[in-house]
Amino acid sequence: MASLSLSSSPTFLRTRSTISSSVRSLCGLPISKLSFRSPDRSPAALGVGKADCSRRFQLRPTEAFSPAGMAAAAAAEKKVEVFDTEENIAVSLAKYTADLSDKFCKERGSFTVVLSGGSLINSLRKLLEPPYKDSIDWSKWHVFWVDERVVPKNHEDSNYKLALDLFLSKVPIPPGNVYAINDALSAEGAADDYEACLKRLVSSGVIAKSKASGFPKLDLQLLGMGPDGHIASLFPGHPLCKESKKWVTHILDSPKPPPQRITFTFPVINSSAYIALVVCGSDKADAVHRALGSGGNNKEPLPCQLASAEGEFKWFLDKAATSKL
Ligand SMILES: O=C1O[C@H](COP(=O)(O)O)[C@@H](O)[C@H](O)[C@H]1O
Repeated sequence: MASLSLSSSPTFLRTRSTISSSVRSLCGLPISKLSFRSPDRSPAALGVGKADCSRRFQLRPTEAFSPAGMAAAAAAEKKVEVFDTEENIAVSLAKYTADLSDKFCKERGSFTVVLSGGSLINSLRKLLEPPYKDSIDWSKWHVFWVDERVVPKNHEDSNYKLALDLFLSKVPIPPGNVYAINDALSAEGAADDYEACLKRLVSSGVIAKSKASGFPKLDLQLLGMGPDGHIASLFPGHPLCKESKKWVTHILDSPKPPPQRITFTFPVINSSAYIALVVCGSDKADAVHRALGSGGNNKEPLPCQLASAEGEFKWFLDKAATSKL
């Protein structure tokens, strides 16, 4: 098995994949020198829980949440895994999530999981099947949203409703451990209320606190990415990408409808222990090319490029999403 670790570029992994023969290089390296690993890798093999932070960029606190600082940190410690199909992603994502659930339930007595909306939720479906459905300690899960549309909880646009219908209603997570927004409030009020909720849970020890940043350190954030490279409700070029103090903020002019949303800020996203960024489909190939290939030269980093994790940040890509690499 060829293997390569990079300090300032993503580590590329490939699983039963046939990356297009037209791909000559990824992050400037010949494809033959990239890391190829078997599809079914254990946390131990992944180094889960043993993140090598020494290879991360060291930034002074004032630099850490500037866009340049975030881009540098975000480039520092990335893994990229390419799968033939979204079905294979769903299988791998279930194992990745279940392994981290075991680890954090043992270590901390709880597992704090952040969901996004959109296509990510459907990619969690294998967690509802054996062996995971009966082996995961769902009673220790605490579920949050990285972003939410400010609509009633039973509205078709609600990220909560999507997760409830496809996932949460099918597993025995205690209802009190599912932290939906207060949909009776304005966008600003809902963001403040959600931030207050996170603060209470940090004080009570349910959510860990990052020693490095002082922001909450969620155990696993399961994120998606839009075709424009947005993650959460942090859109390219939007001033909210520069928010450095708030934990949760609101947006009234989201370029993707509905316009009113709340979102975690980058300091909260980037303080998490693990991030899985799941990206499928050819409509996302341009943003992937820009984030991971040569398409980003001399361009402002996309929100997906500003994201990082304190432990491990891993891209789960299907072949279609890498078609422009
Ligand atoms: O609006 C949103 O879009 C993104 C991406 O969604 P996808 O369907 O293209 O995967 C999602 O991650 C975010 O949570 C959501 O509010």
